[in-house]
Amino acid sequence: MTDNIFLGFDFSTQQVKVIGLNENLKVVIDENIKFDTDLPEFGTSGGVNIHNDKVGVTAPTAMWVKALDLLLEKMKSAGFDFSKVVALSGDGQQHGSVYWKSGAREVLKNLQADSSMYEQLKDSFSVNDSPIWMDATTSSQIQTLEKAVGGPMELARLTGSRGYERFTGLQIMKLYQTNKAAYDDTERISLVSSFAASLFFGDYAPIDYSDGSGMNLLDIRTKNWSPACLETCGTSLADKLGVPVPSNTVLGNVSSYLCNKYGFSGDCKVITFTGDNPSSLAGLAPRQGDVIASLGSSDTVFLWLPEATPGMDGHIFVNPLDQNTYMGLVCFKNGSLTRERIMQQCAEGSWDRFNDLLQQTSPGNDGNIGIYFDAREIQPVVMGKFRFDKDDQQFDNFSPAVEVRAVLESQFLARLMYAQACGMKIGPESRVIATGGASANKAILQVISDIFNADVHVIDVPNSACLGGCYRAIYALKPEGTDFEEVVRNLPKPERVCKPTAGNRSVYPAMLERYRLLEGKISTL
Ligand SMILES: Nc1ncnc2c1ncn2[C@@H]1O[C@H](COP(=O)(O)OP(=O)(O)O)[C@@H](O)[C@H]1O
Ligand SMILES: O=C(CO)[C@@H](O)[C@H](O)COP(=O)(O)O
Repeated sequence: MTDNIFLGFDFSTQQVKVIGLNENLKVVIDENIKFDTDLPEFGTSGGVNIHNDKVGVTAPTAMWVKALDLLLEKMKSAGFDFSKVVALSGDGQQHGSVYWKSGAREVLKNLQADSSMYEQLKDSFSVNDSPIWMDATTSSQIQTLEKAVGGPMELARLTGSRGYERFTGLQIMKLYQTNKAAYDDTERISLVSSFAASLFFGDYAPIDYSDGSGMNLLDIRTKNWSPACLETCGTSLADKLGVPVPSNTVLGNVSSYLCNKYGFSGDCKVITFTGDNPSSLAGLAPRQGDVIASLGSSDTVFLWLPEATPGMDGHIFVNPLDQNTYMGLVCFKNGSLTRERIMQQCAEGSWDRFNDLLQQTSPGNDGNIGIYFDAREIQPVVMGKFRFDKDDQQFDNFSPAVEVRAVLESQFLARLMYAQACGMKIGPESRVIATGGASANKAILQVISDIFNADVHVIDVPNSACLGGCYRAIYALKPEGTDFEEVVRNLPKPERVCKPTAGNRSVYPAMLERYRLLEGKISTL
């Protein structure tokens, strides 16, 4: 046994995190930098800047660079020995885009160890604020792209999703249409994932098939950019995007900058980064039939699919572990941040108090249903707060205890309803595996268990996206043909933390039908 270490980095919405594993898959380092509190000079809230129109959402690109500088410094101060790292990989929040300006590649390739990456790269972007997955400003571009390829269903068949406002191709089209000078001054467009990989590789890293599936640009069957989509979104776009690659591609050695500044070994390999949800799939190593509920800034529900069956709801991405299979995913914008807002307003800023309030009401909430879309939701495309009593009468306010249960019940009824609409089957053998920040809260997981009528499991490290980066780094160095299962075979199995409460089985099927009707009603208000 050697003391080799594998690192997984997660550039998610609210923070940059790292986990390091030794060859026994034991955690040897776990650190993070939170954008709002560790980098207050960028003025973010929840890691992002919401524009005055409430639908434009961006993050300062250079903030992500500075966060990585701080994280590496923090690891160094903790005495971390970078020379033991044999390979690293990671992920980024999906769909966000980075625009490197002409000449940036030379700067990236020639970073000097006597200064930080932030100081050297802060002026390297043709667009300083990256549009991210919460942005909802591209509805006209959706129409243009869907029309160009023969309609929404044809776009879904080709790229795995009909047009969605946050998808990168539409964001690129908007830049092309509204700021052609910046578009023309862009020599490379990265996803957050390939941008993060570039910082380690010291050169432009390619986009991987899995995260590339979240752009409305990649043909998910041929794994090449769709010429029709590229032509519609901008000029010379293939050159600006580079050639997409399999998610387990070994890019090469870590940059000489990182070797000189932090003592990484010159042989340390950088493995292609992917999206945070695909990376979580790798980190949880689910079995056939498992449904994953990721409760980070967004709530997502996803699973491994043997075949691509794109439809009008949800997304199909190429599987990051096996490019011949797929993953199905549905994403909700009003997840943790909406729960957190209600926790602040109703429960004095304490999750324990939030959980106490939850216990003061019963499943079904006496017929009260509250639907909270603080930000314009992805499905349905609605913004606002809607409260109904058992007779479907609308109210302006609920008591704190009713409000707490209402947000959880409506959120997870919606997760179930849309997951089922895009073909996810929850059977008696199904396990829900929960991950992300809110998976630490067992009271929330019990509501999921009751609504999904399935056992809920967790793994002992809530950050499955980072773990996925570590496992993918290990996997990429194995001989070709090795099964991913070999990497994760000896891991402890996810632990069951909740099972459906017997008496609640009759409550939620009826409530789901009422939720469906009320959601339809508010969509037409
Ligand atoms: N005990 C808890 N109960 C409910 N939610 C929690 C709890 N602890 C953290 N969270 C939520 O987790 C979210 C962050 O999750 P995380 O997976 O780290 O996000 P991201 O990866 O998007 O940056 C926070 O916004 C917070 O609301
Ligand atoms: O848009 C999506 C998935 O399609 C989001 O899930 C983002 O990938 C952000 O992830 P988190 O920061 O919430 O993990």
